[in-house]
Amino acid sequence: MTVHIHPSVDGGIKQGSGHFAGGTLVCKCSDKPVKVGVKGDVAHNHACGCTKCWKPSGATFSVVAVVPRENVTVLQNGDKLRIVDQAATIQRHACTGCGTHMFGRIENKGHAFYGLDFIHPELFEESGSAAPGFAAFVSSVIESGVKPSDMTAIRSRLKELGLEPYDCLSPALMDVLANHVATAKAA
Ligand SMILES: N[C@@H](CCC(=O)N[C@@H](CSCO)C(=O)NCC(=O)O)C(=O)O
Ligand SMILES: [Zn+2]
Ligand SMILES: [Zn+2]
Repeated sequence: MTVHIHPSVDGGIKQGSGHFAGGTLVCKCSDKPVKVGVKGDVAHNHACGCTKCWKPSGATFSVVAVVPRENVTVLQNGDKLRIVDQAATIQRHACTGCGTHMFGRIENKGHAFYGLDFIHPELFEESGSAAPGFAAFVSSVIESGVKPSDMTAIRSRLKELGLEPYDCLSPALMDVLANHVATAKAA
């Protein structure tokens, strides 16, 4: 079976330049595309198998990373953006023309990841942003219709690409979440 993860990684992971200064995210609309400016490089870039993150057509995983929210600015055609789910932890601002998620923002100030916006680096006009380093919510692809019997091949392919598969976030990020809870309890 041919395993397709995401078009930006299926041919192998392209490493970042290490000095990406930022760029412009552009949606898929041919007319009046939404443009979002991002200052600086992305962090914690990963493949995500969850049902909520935006995936390009045909992809099994999304590729999603974080940037400081103050580094994100809507540049053009922001009137086309709508929040997909107001109740979600990550409020994803999507283009109503093409469905592309342009950035996801956490508004809950008590959340461990408050201050970070989620973006899809493949939408950058520019190349060189930091490459994905792991795969998160891998088992969740079953919720999108992947057969459980395909999971061994999917996990093998992720490992072959150097994207260690986890069924939640990476250990480093899970530690951040757990420490946030512990700190809140101690306060
Ligand atoms: N099985 C669920 C998991 C959804 C989920 O918890 N997604 C994570 C990761 S998104 C980026 O890594 C999350 O933090 N979600 C919060 C939110 O989406 O608001 C599913 O697949 O739907
Ligand atoms: Zn669009
Ligand atoms: Zn996700």
